[in-house]
Amino acid sequence: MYQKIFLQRVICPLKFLITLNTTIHLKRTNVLQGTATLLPASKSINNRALIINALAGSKSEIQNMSDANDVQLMLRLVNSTDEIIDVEDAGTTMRFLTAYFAVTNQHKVLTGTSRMKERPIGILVNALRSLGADIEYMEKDGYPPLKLNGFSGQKTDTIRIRGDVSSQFISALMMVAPVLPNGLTLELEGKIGSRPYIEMTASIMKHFGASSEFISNKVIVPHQQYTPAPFTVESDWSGASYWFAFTALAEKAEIYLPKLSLQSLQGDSVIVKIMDRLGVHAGMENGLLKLTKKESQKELHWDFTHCPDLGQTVAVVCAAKGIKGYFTGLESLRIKETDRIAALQNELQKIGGKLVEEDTENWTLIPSSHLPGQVYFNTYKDHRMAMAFAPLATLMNVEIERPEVVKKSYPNFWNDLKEFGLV
Ligand SMILES: O=C(O)C1=C[C@@H](OP(=O)(O)O)[C@@H](O)[C@H](O)C1
Ligand SMILES: C=C(OP(=O)(O)O)C(=O)O
Repeated sequence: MYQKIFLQRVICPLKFLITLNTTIHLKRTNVLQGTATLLPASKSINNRALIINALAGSKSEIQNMSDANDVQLMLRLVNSTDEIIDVEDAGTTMRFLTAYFAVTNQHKVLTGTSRMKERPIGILVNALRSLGADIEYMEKDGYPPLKLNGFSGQKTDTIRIRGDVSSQFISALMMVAPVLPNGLTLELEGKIGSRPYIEMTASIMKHFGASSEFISNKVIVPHQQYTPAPFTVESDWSGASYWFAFTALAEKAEIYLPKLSLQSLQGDSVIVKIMDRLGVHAGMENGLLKLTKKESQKELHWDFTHCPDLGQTVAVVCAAKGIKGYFTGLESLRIKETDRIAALQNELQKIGGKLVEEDTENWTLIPSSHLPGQVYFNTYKDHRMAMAFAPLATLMNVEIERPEVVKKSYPNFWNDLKEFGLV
């Protein structure tokens, strides 16, 4: 299957490895029944567990590890003795490893893809510098690649940090805080985005014996020892969101998802509430999450501040289902794997939908009034563009550019689709 979809690596006489781009065709299928057996574990949870495990002496057994590239990178890089650390396009891996290597006094160069070099990291670097890390920008100030030249001892125990650019900076600092001799208090300034990810960090730290307090705008982490503990990673709710979208758009659906809990550490489990309004009923049955269809609303008002990774999934469902959307909290989408606002605007237009930026904080989603029979979607090197537009194959013939992008978080996405007859 993998062979068929991804145009393959060809070794040319000069021994260069060339990867050719290709597309995947999805067969229009409007009745879906089956189980997405290959839904991976959460990359967010997994990457936190790997960093904390490394800080606790790498003695814990982590069960149900994700096969996502972002996690496989973290697994390989966290204990790497190489000087050059290439995180590719993995944001959490970049931000968490920067704090980890800086505070553990490791001399490293951290780099990534061309897009990674456009994703800001200055707020984290400033915080680490004020803590005592020597960090240089190798190309552009505020962005990777970074050169880490060691840690000269803790200089402060309180840092003021903006909360509205990326919560990953806050999580990165929280996880290293227990090993700092004086612990660390973070005073969060301005709006706090992606808050459930900060809470997830605190909760996984707690699992490994490190307490913290998150009161109003302060995160307080005392100096303490992490203790090794077995840990099991739950399935990925962000990945599950695409199955909710398939259900919402199909004519008939009965889809089962494994290893998900409705009481999850993952903020993206809020997809249950959102999709309840867009026509999906979700309930547990024999340990699996079962998705079936129900009536949907005509409009959706939603604030994505705390679940930015669901923005694309929901926008596509609304556009295709004739549901008008009034959205806030999409600002951070501009600095993710691609500018997701621009990417959505381009691709939604192909099915007759529009994402209108009313002002800096408000977006209106104008749904399509007439869906085309066949569409080719571009993916902008963004796994979520590929996965968010795939559910349209319930309504039209879909072709998706560079399907291999899904490997970042859900490498077997197309294999799971095959089980439903879509590939
Ligand atoms: O901490 C995490 O695991 C993540 C936090 C979010 O990023 P921001 O905090 O930058 O919004 C989210 O978009 C990303 O996919 C994973
Ligand atoms: C934004 C994402 O990832 P990251 O920031 O970790 O690259 C994502 O998975 O949607």
